[in-house]
Amino acid sequence: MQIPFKQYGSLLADYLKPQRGRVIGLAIALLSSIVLQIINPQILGYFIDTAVEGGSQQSLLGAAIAFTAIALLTQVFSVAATYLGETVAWSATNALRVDLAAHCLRLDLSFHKAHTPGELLERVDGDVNALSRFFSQLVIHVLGNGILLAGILTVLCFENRLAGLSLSAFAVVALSLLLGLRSLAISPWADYRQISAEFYGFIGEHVAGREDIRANGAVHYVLRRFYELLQRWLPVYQRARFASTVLWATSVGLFTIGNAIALAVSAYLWSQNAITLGTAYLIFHYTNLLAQPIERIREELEQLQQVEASIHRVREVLNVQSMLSNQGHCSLPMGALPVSFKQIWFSYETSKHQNPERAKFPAPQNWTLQDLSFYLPAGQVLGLLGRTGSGKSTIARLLLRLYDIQSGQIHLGGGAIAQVPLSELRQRVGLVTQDVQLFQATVRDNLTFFDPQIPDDTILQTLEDLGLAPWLRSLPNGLNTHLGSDSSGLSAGQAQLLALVRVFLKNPGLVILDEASSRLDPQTEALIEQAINKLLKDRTGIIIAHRLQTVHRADQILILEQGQVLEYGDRSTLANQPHSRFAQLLKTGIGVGEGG
Ligand SMILES: Nc1ncnc2c1ncn2[C@@H]1O[C@H](COP(=O)(O)OP(=O)(O)OP(=O)(O)O)[C@@H](O)[C@H]1O
Repeated sequence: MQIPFKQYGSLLADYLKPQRGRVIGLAIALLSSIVLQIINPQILGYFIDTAVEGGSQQSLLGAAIAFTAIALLTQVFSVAATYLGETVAWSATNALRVDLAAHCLRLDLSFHKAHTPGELLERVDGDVNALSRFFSQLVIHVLGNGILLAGILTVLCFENRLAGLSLSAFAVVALSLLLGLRSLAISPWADYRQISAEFYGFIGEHVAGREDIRANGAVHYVLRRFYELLQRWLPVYQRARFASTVLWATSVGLFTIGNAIALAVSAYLWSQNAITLGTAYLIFHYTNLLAQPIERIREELEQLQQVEASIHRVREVLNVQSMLSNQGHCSLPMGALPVSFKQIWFSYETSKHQNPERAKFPAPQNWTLQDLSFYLPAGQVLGLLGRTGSGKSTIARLLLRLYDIQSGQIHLGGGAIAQVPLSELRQRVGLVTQDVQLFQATVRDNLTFFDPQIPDDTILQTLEDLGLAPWLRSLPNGLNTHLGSDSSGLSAGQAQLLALVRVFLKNPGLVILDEASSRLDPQTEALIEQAINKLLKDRTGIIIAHRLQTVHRADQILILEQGQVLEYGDRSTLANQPHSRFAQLLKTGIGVGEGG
């Protein structure tokens, strides 16, 4: 996988530009510490030569003080570089993480269907984490260590040409060998990251479904798959570590050879009286110092391989475009919104046909809604009935534009739904599903969806209007009651109540209620009934009914079967037609989901 150079540049520019000052500070701190690392051995060399020649104590003391001061200053610059590097890395990765999370949230549901939550977690967190070094250090370290390497070799050439040339040759050979071997570790580490993504995907998916797993006795099956994954993971990790160890051992071996060359050259030159003892020390010291930039350059370039894979995956996600266009600029009228479905064809599956026009049309058996039409005037209520899987919830998803249709026209408030900006649409259409999503937060935040603009008075008034004030008083800390991860003891009915208040606070023009099929206690059920009546007043409503008694408030009835209209009409007219399906359902009193 080769990423064009431009992509690295644009990523760095996007995320480092806002912290220009810090990046410049980081570069200064790193370069200063490099220069000081080259200067300090010179002082030590001078100290040795002065001591051997029996120089004055004052010179020796001066050299010792200068050496200590420079060593201290080097540490100060190192600390500053580490601090700035970490700050730059965290700020840049956090900004990227936010962008990535916001992008994923904007994508349509088909994207989320294709990627497990754990996999997305690994993208948004794992891959972005891997990029932190890239932002803070990679470029500066490669450049900085390149300069350090060139500096050391230049100083060595000045000290003694033979030593300089032989160690330059050594540096070239060592660097090429280490860079050549670098590819050894690339593929094992790519395998490692792949299996780690799979592992977190597996964990995320199964933690979310833990209740079902336990209830259905699938714990052993899940644990077996868990162990299987771990069993696959270990050898992959061992291979990757082994490759890295081979690289490490090679570099240790190489630097031992480097030291041997330095010692041999120094010994030879000293025996020829060509250098002083101080210079011999300098050659040895600089050779040792060579190890650091060579190692760092190798490490950074190895890191670049992992970074490359992470950038590639992050880009892949960022390049996914939502299938839902959000170009519309038409506003919805205030008040209750009329709804019209005209010859709607919809499928969750889009075929992989090469021709984009034909790709829109899946195989006939895959249509979820087929040629569906109905018109619901503003302020009226539609009761939606049908067997499980007949397409009722799909209608709700289409009205919120979680998916787009393949053919037909959906109008809301008199205009095409696709022309309404998504944020406005989702503000004006309220949906209460059976599966109420609650957050680990206070009741207030759960009701307002963390919108601090909604004052407590409005919330309390809404609860009062809906007849829920006594319910609120029954909570230990009222609006400040904290709900835990498992909704902290809220019953299904109470969760439904919360969801109704949430929708009420949005003041939508269309309310869609996916009725809870679970049995509620009579008291909660009465509260919910009362809340629903208030919620539907002066609003258009669609009730996905699982029990026949709930459709008594509907003006129209639509019975779906396999995505097609089985029966549609005015509720009282249908109820009075003895042969209508609705009248038969009323007569037998069989639940909609069971009877059909
Ligand atoms: N995200 C999805 N991807 C693919 N197919 C889906 C998806 N959601 C639903 N379906 C399929 O579409 C069909 C209609 O589903 P839908 O949820 O609309 O039914 P429903 O009438 O609301 O059922 P229920 O009463 O059980 O909620 C079903 O066959 C279902 O398997």
